Amino acid sequence: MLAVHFGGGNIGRGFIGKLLSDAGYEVVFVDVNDEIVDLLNEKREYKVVLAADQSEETIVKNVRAINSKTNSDEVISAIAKADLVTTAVGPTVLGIIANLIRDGLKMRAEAGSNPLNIIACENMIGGSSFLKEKVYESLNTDQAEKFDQLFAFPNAAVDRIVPIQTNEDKLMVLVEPFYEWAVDQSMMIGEVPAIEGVTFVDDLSPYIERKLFTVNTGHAAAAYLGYEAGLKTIKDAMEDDHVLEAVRNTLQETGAVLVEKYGFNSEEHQQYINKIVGRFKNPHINDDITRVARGPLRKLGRNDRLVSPAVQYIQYLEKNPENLAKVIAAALKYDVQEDPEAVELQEKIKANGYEETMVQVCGLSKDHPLVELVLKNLK
Ligand SMILES: NC(=O)c1ccc[n+]([C@@H]2O[C@H](COP(=O)([O-])OP(=O)(O)OC[C@H]3O[C@@H](n4cnc5c(N)ncnc54)[C@H](O)[C@@H]3O)[C@@H](O)[C@H]2O)c1
Ligand SMILES: O=P(O)(O)OC[C@@H](O)[C@@H](O)[C@H](O)[C@H](O)CO
Repeated sequence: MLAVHFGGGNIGRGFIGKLLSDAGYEVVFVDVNDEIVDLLNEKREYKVVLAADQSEETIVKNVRAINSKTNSDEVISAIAKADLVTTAVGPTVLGIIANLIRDGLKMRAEAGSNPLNIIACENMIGGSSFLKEKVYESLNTDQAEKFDQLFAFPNAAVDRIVPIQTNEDKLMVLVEPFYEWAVDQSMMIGEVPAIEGVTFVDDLSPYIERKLFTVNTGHAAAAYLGYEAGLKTIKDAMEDDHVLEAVRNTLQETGAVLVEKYGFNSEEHQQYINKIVGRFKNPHINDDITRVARGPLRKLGRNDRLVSPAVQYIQYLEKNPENLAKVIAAALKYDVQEDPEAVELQEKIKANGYEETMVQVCGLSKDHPLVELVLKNLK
């Protein structure tokens, strides 16, 4: 069995690649990072180490890599032969890899190969559906119909904290012990593959929203408020009483939306929150605030972890999400020169002010109550 995985980075090697290799797949990583591609082809294996009191080390075998900058033909043929295609490249890169995936699928369709699932494992709602849109953009109606018969893009939610790696062994990945990978099986084609550690569900919405609006909202709150407080890591942020309390308060707001919308049991949801706060405190993980806060334009988007739950809080609870508004205000002030989205955000604010920037970046109308609520925190 062959799995082609786009993105041999932290989550690609530390989570998706590991689970696929453990399930018996040969994993071919497609990446643009010369060093990682060359090392994977030289070693054909890498270490995954658990960040825990009793650190456990496993070797992921049966892996290789293709550099898509120089060997796009090889990527296309690999997709044509694959049993599964997955991605973990970041939402903004999905549009860039779409044409390569399209060409691989075209070759596969011409050869009359088996159906194929393509799963985007990114932190976004509807990641695979978005990738599908990008893949289909340049197809004519006949090609699109043929693709519909042969290929599916099931949405997924992935959860495992994998910080930026600073190990001497460049392929090794230090990961937290916890993981969750849920895939929408109602969107799949062909046989559902047996991959230990993957939960196949009939409706992904509760899973992805619970994950994004708890793990990622909480993480973003710790990162943006931690940055505002001059802190360096998520662990530092969790050790700051003021930030910790704000993270917990923010998760009470997203929790209220999730309980109301999906009927989760409130006590169980509180336990889920507590577990996540415990994960943020993991003393064996050194996770820089700049990684968790990266890409503020994306994170401030209408359907992402801050604005979406805030809008839904107003809709479902008919109250003001005071804590989410504080985090959105802190995100709007995130100003890190090494982060191109932060630079662009600050340029927009300088040119157009906070209100207009919120309209453009957060997709809110000027008279949306959230705009005024956030502005109150920016005075
Ligand atoms: N790290 C985590 O804790 C975590 C957890 C869950 C989900 N995610 C999601 O997984 C995705 C990847 O995150 P990450 O932390 O692994 O990032 P990362 O930067 O470590 O990995 C991304 C990889 O994609 C590669 N890449 C970039 N452009 C490419 C292209 N055009 N073609 C092929 N490869 C390309 C990069 O070289 C890199 O190796 C993101 O959507 C993120 O939100 C991350
Ligand atoms: O990857 P991002 O930039 O969408 O979000 C940063 C972190 O919150 C994220 O990577 C988490 O570590 C991860 O989602 C945990 O499952």
